[in-house]
Order: sequence, then structure tokens, then C-alpha cells
Amino acid sequence: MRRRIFGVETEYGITCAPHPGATTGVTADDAARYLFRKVVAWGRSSNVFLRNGARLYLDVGSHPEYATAECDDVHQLVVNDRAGERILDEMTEEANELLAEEGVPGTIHLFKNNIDSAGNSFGCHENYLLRRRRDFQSVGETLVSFFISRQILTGAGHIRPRAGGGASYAFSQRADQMWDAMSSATTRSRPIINTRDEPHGDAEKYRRMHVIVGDSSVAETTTMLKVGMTELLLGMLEDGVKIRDLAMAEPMRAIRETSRDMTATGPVELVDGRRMSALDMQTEFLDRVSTWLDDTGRRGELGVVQRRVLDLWERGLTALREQDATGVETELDWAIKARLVERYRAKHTLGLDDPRVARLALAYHDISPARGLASTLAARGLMARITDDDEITTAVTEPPATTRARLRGDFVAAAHERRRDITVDWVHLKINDASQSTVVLKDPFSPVDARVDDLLATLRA
Ligand SMILES: Nc1ncnc2c1ncn2[C@@H]1O[C@H](COP(=O)(O)OP(=O)(O)OP(=O)(O)O)[C@@H](O)[C@H]1O
Ligand SMILES: [Mg+2]
Repeated sequence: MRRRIFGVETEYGITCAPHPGATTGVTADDAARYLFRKVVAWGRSSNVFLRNGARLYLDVGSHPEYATAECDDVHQLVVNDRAGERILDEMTEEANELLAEEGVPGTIHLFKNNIDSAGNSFGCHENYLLRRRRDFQSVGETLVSFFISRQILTGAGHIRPRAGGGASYAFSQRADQMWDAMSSATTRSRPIINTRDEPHGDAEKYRRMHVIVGDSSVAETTTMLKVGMTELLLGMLEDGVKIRDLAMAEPMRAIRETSRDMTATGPVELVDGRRMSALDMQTEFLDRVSTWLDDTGRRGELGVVQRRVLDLWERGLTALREQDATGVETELDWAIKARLVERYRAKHTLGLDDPRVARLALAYHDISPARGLASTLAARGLMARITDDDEITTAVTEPPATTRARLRGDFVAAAHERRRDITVDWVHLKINDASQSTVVLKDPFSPVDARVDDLLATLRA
């Protein structure tokens, strides 16, 4: 398979919970400022690039955001995404120490989810490098159908309040928050695919597809599947396989109905007048990818993780078809969380809309190994992992070695060591001195560049 560049941006939810019997008066905005105090001290900004090549910043609306460096391998991406959690968790611990020092009776929590208690939504965006072509619009319709139906596998699970009281379990936190299929605006219309043309690379050759629709994933295997199945589909489409018959007639209606239908078998109307369920649609996508892999002899080229992606894709669909999640209950977020919630409810005889159940579901997304549930679930064998802690520790300070991130990471590290003032973004590396030396990195695939060697020599001189 051709190499592809991808990266994931995660916006985190933040709150400062008062200690029992206390009130803190620490708003989410204040909490975010505590969180970023150290970053601002060394980076002189709340928008920085790190020595592992990632971007860490505080956007408007006080949602800390971490954008992984460019990866070219799904396993590497999962490791880098987890490294982001680790970095933010360490920042949270430091911020909580600050609160304690200042006598503020509260604890800051960071959540890897997509909706807060006030109903505000925040995102987890996927970025995929595409080779530029004229007919993106026609591929776009197919991709929209893929992303809408994908939630039955990669949704984070959502306890959805019902209008007249009570609650029901849905696949996705994000589905109700999307307003458009494809558009160039992110916040105003919140499209599934953002078409703003910002390739972060050679614009003649590349396009960056910015996918807004996914839920944030807690389980590593869910992140793996989400990005891995998309990588395989894009590989097939770029190889020239055409899919014209799966375009949805009303994507925005379909995304909501699909999220709420845990049987995954409800009919979705297609442009050509047929009706098809999300389950059948995903089965169709998987079949076509499998056929393409066999017809082109590419199956033999797949790595271990890509094979695991295909296997989990298949098992996820089987679980839905048989309405028995046992086969994926440690791998797919919606199933892991449903099991957790159901056991708790049975033990304490609680309704799905009980606030204690809501707290438990929220703790699933708390990134703290101490306060969140993910690390406990993993330790008990209730949540699968594909990385080990040492890999994550390395990725906290080391950039991916196979992409442009390597150049950026080395540059940032050298500048920190020498306390030099620099300006960095995805494509630019600049030294802020009389020389104003700047290098433009238009090739996201390349981890080597003689011009950057010169910049590093200048920094270290
Ligand atoms: N050429 C590329 N192709 C695909 N992904 C890329 C490319 N260059 C960078 N990326 C990835 O795209 C993401 C960009 O994150 P960033 O938050 O800066 O996104 P943005 O959408 O441009 O900005 P904003 O969030 O401010 O709207 C990162 O995860 C990065 O690894
Ligand atoms: Mg971003």
C-alpha cells in the first residue's frame, strides 16, 4: 500500500470539580489557564509545537487541544495519540498541585470525550493526506456515507437523554452535533468533512482531508480501527476503484438515525432510491476493500496492525448482526462502555438516566490513570491495548522517525536546549534572530532535509 500521512487532533473537555462540601469558583476557563501556566512560561504562548513534533494549544472556548505529529503508520498514530493524553495528564497533575498550593479546594479533570454537561460539543478531527485530483466531490459523497455508517463500530457510546424523560444508549456522542456533510467552515456548520483547502504541504500534489465527524476514542483498538479502516478505504479509492452506489439521500438525517439505532439495521435512504442499513453499508465497504486487496495482491503487503484492523472490522459487524457484543466488548468503545454501565446498573438497580450512571460513563473518558477508568479496565483485561507504556513514554519526547515530524522535533529540541527563539508550524521552521533563517517543508513524507541540518548547525553554533 502507498504510504499515507495522517494525524489526529483531540479537543479535551475540562472541569474543576469542587472538593466535597466546598465551592471553587474555578471556571473551565480558569482551569485551562492553570493547565497551561507552565507551557506559557516556557513557550511564551498557549500555542506551541513540542519536541515530539506535536502541536499543543488552547483554543477559544477553553478546550485544550493536542494535535499529533504526522504519522505514516496506524500503530505509530495510536502511540502518539496516547502520548498526547500522557502529556495532558501530567499538565493536569501539575495544575492540581498549583490549586492545592493556592488553597483552592478543587480538582481539575480532563475528559477525552465530545460533549460536556451543558451540551457543548468539541471534536476529535482526523487528517488524511490525499493525492490531489479534480473529482474530490464525487469521492466525497462516498466518504460521507462511510463516515456516517462507521459510527456503528467506532462510536464512543452515548447515554442520550430522551425528550420526555429517561435515556437511551446511542453509538455516538458526536452524531447529534453535526450539521452539514461537506463544507469549508468548521465551527459554523460543523461538516462531516471539512473542505477548507489547507494541505500543510505541496498544494500542487496534495490535499489534506479534514474529518470532523469522529468521536474521540478511549480504547486504543477503537482509535486503531477508526484510522485503519479509513486508511484502507482511501487506499482503494486512490487506486481508482469507484464506488458510486452508496451515496445517501439525506446524510444529516441518516447520521442521527444511525447513532440512535443500536440494531444498526434501520433503513437509510440512498440517492438511487434504494434503502440500506448502516450494517449492510459497512459490510459492503469491507467486502469491497477485501476484494480490492485480493484482486491487486495487496493483502500480502499488509502489516500486522492492518490485518488486525480488517479482523476487528469484520468481528464488529458480526457482533452487530448477531446482536451479541461479546466478541468486541474489550475493543470497541461503545461496547466496553455499555458493558461497564450495564454491570453497574444491575448491581445498584439504577435507571440509565440516573446521575450516578452518568458519572460512571463520564469517568470512562477521564484521562487520569488515577481518577479515570480506562487504566483500571485495561489492567483487569476489560479493555484491550496495542501499545506498551514504554512506547508511549518515548513518544512523549521523540517525534515519529519516518515523517516530516522528525525534522520539526529535532529543531524544537535543539532550540530548547540552546534557549533560542524560534517560530514553527506544520510546514515552517524559522530562527528568530537577525538571520531570520527559514526552511519550508513541503513534503510531509520526508524525515531528512539538508537545509534543516544547516538550521540545526546554526542553532548549535
Ligand atoms: N500534509 C498533511 N496531511 C495530513 N495530515 C497532516 C498534514 N500535515 C499535518 N497533518 C496533521 O494535521 C493535524 C493538524 O492539526 P491542527 O490542529 O493544526 O489542524 P488545523 O485544522 O489546521 O488547525 P485548527 O485546529 O487550528 O483549525 C495534525 O494532527 C497533523 O499531524
Ligand atoms: Mg486543530
